[in-house]
Amino acid sequence: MRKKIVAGNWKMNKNVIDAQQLMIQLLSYKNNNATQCEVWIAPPSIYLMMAKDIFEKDEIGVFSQDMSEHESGAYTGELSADMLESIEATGSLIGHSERRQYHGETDSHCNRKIKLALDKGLIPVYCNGETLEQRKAGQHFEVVKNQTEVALFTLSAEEIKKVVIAYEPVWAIGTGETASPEQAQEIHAHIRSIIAAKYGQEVADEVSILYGGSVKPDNAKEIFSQPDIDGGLIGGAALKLEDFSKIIEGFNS
Ligand SMILES: O=C[C@H](O)COP(=O)(O)O
Repeated sequence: MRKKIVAGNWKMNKNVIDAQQLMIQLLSYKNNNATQCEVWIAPPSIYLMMAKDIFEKDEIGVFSQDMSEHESGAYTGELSADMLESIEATGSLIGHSERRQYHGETDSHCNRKIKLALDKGLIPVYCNGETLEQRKAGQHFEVVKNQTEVALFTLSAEEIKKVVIAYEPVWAIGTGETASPEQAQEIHAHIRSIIAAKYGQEVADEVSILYGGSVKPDNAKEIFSQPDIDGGLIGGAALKLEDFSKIIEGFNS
């Protein structure tokens, strides 16, 4: 059965004291509550080692927000799959829309990163989604199909089962504007059908597909109740335990 996941992307927020405090709060929350989903965080890379120390029994999955498409070498400022493996990180976000927007990342880059991550036993969380202009032009199904095919379709069936996809419509990220549960479900089902057409339904049913874009405590439960939505990639609301824990509890019956 595919995994249910709530993942918090901290983006470029928090100094070391605040980051440590939230990690300790999260550990205590996780130890005192029977969560119905896996809980992951993607803190800034400077705090990854600290996260691994605090979550020493892997209570919470630890992800980088990006990783290099190169194995090693003269790539100043980058983080390799090998480095992530060496600190026993759980995986990496790949292709987040902010990486695409500000750093020119494409699905071909994502494809290379995903392959490197899988080769090192890391879970790639591949992010995709259409812009507002593309949605308004009615191109969202086609855009997401192309993204999925370019980034993932060189993988084997065994490999794609290990990938987590995060559908994040760009117009819903940090804007307070959420895709309705029906709009999100429609695209999630579409992504799953694209995977099924190439790899078969059984493989497609193994792939967890998260929704991201202004998920908050008051809309999480309804979003997570959709059949093809397996959890969320949370930005702003992952920065405070009070909000993040309520989102996690969106999986409680
Ligand atoms: O990675 C997380 C997404 O970009 C969503 O961010 P948000 O929850 O602040 O809209």
